[in-house]
Amino acid sequence: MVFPSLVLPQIAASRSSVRSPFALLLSSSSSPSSLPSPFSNVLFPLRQLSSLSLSSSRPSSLAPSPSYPPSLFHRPSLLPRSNLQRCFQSTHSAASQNIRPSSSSSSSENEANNSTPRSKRAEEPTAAKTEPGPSSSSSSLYQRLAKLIREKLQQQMVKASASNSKDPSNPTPVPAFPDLGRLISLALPQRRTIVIALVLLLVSSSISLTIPFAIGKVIDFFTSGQSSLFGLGFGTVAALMLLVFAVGAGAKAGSNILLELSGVRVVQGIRSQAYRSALRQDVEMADRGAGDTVSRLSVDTSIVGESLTSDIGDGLRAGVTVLFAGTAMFLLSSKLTLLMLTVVPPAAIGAVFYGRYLRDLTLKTQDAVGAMTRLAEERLSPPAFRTLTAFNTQKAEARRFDEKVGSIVELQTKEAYASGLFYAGTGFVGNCAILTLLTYGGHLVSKGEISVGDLTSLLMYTAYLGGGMVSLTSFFASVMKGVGAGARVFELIDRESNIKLGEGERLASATWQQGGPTRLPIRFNDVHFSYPSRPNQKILNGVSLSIEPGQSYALVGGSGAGKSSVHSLLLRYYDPSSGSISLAGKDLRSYSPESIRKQIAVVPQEPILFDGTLEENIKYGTEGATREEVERAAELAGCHAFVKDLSNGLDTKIGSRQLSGGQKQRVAIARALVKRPSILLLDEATSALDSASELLVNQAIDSIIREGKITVWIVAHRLSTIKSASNILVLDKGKIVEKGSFNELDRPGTRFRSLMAAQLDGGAADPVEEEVQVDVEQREEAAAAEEVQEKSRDENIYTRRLDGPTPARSSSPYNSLGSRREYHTSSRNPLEKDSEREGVVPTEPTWSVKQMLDRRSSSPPVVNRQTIQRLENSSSLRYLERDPSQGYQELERQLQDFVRLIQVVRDADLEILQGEEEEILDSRVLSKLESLENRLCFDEQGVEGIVESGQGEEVLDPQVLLGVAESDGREERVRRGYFVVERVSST
Ligand SMILES: Nc1ncnc2c1ncn2[C@@H]1O[C@H](COP(=O)(O)OP(=O)(O)OP(=O)(O)O)[C@@H](O)[C@H]1O
Repeated sequence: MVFPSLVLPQIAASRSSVRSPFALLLSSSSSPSSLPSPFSNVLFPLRQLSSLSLSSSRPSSLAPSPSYPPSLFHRPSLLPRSNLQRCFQSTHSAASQNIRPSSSSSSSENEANNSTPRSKRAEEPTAAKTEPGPSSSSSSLYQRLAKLIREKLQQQMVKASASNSKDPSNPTPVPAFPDLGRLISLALPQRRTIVIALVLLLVSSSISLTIPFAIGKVIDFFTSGQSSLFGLGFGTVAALMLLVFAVGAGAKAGSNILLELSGVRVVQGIRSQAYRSALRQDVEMADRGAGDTVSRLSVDTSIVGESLTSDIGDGLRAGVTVLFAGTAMFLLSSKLTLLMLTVVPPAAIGAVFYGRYLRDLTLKTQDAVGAMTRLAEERLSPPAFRTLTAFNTQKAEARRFDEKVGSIVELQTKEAYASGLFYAGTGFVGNCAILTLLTYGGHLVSKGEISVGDLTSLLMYTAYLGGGMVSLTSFFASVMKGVGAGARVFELIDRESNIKLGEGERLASATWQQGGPTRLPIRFNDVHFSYPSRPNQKILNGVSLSIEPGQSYALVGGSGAGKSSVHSLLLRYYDPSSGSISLAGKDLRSYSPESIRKQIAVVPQEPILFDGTLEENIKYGTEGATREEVERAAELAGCHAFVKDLSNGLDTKIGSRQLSGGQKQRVAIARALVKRPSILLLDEATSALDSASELLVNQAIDSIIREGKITVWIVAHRLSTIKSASNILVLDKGKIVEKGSFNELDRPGTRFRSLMAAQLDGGAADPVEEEVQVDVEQREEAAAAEEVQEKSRDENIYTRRLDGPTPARSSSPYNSLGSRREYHTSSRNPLEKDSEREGVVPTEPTWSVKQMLDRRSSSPPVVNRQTIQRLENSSSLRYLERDPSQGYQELERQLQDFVRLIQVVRDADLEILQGEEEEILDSRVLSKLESLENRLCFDEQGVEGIVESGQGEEVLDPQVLLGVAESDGREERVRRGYFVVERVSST
């Protein structure tokens, strides 16, 4: 049976009737292969009903079944949309918290947290609306359906809320089942547009519903040989019909456009409300992962928006169609209408079983597609992709992916068979019914009880009715989806943060313009803390400490000891479980979180950069900073070394992954410095930096510390960073177990020393405390014995180093028991002669650069040969002494750095400073040359006496590298153990 194509756009078209290729792909398995039959449209709603009404713990059954019968009338948009959403949602959900936010999952899992009484309360008003009315059997059917759906939702909510309540770590407030009033209120800002759209929709629907009637009359006009139609000539009637159709098309276009636009605006409004709410939340929510929130912001908001606009339009259109078409059918021929309805029950039974089977298959397919997408997402993420490339696991990964794809194909094959058979069956039954209808209808026509035109109209209205019922079913499912998604969105919008922004007293702040940062003493008073997500794991177990303003502190402890957590508490990311933290004498909780955070700058372990320019990233959170301030902060943080290589300098666009770890850390440090905070928290801020950059950054930190204005609180593992702090706090087993200066703690038996030993040994496990405490005397004896051995070994090493390649040796400055090996230079050591002990610098070159580089020939070259040659021709390392507090490995590292610096100096043809003793004493001054423009900083450092290179003068005077120390009021020159380079005359 072929219907005039004129009918199609009027019925099948809808706002989203264009199927994207992806949508087609997704729904391809459910595309029927049987011939179109209008009859199947009549059956289809029943099939949907069956799939909906059959109870299942999987609420996705609420979504329209993805397999639509082949029909002239079916609305293709429904299928792909729902499938797409479900695929997307299942991916999202699984990626986040194993919540399945699929259409129905939004109703299920969101409501996952719902409490029964609230659900029931919410149910009442809606249930009243959906109570079957006595007048309309079809509406009663759908009302029952809606009720069933609602009951399913409630069951899911109760079930999920019960399971949720077992999880004490999830303190998310239980979302309310939103009342429809609140849901509708979201569309209120767009009410004018929506009302106009609905009026236009009614106009277009009414026009389209007159088409079968008009076509019937036209057929009668031609078959009966009448001379006029409705008292008018055919030409006039045709012209009028054309006009009416044009009006209908215009109204339809208008309603579609307006509904679409209002939908977009409603979604935008909800999204922005929900996003604002998400930003107001505490860190605890972010700890649970962004997946669920993102899913609410993206999927759920669009479902809600769609339900409130397009779906309501579709529902209205479908309701009018069913009512009008049903009435018209009975008016045209009640006998034929009843005959059509006799075929419905057997087909409905088949539909019930098919619907149930298909629903299960669809859910499994969704899961499988979700799993496949998750795998692809995970493996193709940049860090994962690098790992798989590095490990050459492409083939294994491809096989893993194929397995996932295979399981989808398996399910879709079953679905293909099932739908093929089902549609063949329903098509056959439908065609038989049509044959019967035509036979009986023809009989009635021959008897003159009904005209050919009326029979045609009746068949067309039948199709309309089928299409309308499909849409109505989808409409109710969509509304329920919208209600479920609404619950999730409202839950996000209504969520109250445990640490509320804007609540509390403002922490008074003196600005820097007024002479410096606010002085804010910090006190931790018996602070106990567990993360809300792991309440049974004690992180802090009675921490008491005092942080004085303007002082510097290093918080050290083993990995996972809770150092970062201490900073998190100070930033009020969380509140202590018990005890208190006070700032400037008042409980932290009495201040508004923003005002506390305004005073604190933090450099986290893993700095995050945002899409934007470097300057924007540095100014992030300090938008008022001037370009000069940004440049100064960048310089202090050592950013210049890499910024100068970028084509647009600070204006270069960077993404979150376009800088190296060390560069990111420097930008984060600059970001903290530009904020001009009262308290600077550095959490492993230099861990990703190379030694030269680390020196540079440490120097910046040192100068901040020396200024004594900002409180600097460092969390670090590296000794070099820890040493810059004047106070060290050792955190162990949730408590501060030691505090003091470096010199006070750097003694045998301290936890501090054992921690440093472990780290200098290259990450070996911390020696247990007991081990450290046990028999110190015995251990010191062992250490002394080892020291003697070490000394003689070192002497040999020194000798050998000067003559040839380096022998293998232990780089650890600690003995096996964790005590420091104290290195004492021997008289046999050519680097230390008796005269040197008295502060006299040796006059003979002792170690050439070439020797040193050759010695490390197995390492990647640090300078190119040409440079070495140049360097070698002009200089030799004259004297080298290790820093007693550091091991030989450190010495070698410094040496390497130094060579690199010299190279830079040479390559850049920089002017080499002779400088004041105090400045040049520290080899870190030299390291500046690497990153600073020629002469850039020298004036600011107050360095004088620049000596031009290449003029046969000493590059660095060995004398300059002596330190000046005060001893008994006398000024003494002491050797500080840095490098001396003597310029060998090149002239
Ligand atoms: N957001 C969180 N939720 C739950 N537990 C956490 C969270 N962050 C950290 N933890 C746990 O708290 C403990 C302390 O972590 P923290 O990051 O404070 O340690 P740390 O001393 O800074 O370690 P590291 O030196 O390795 O950075 C660890 O056991 C960690 O697993």
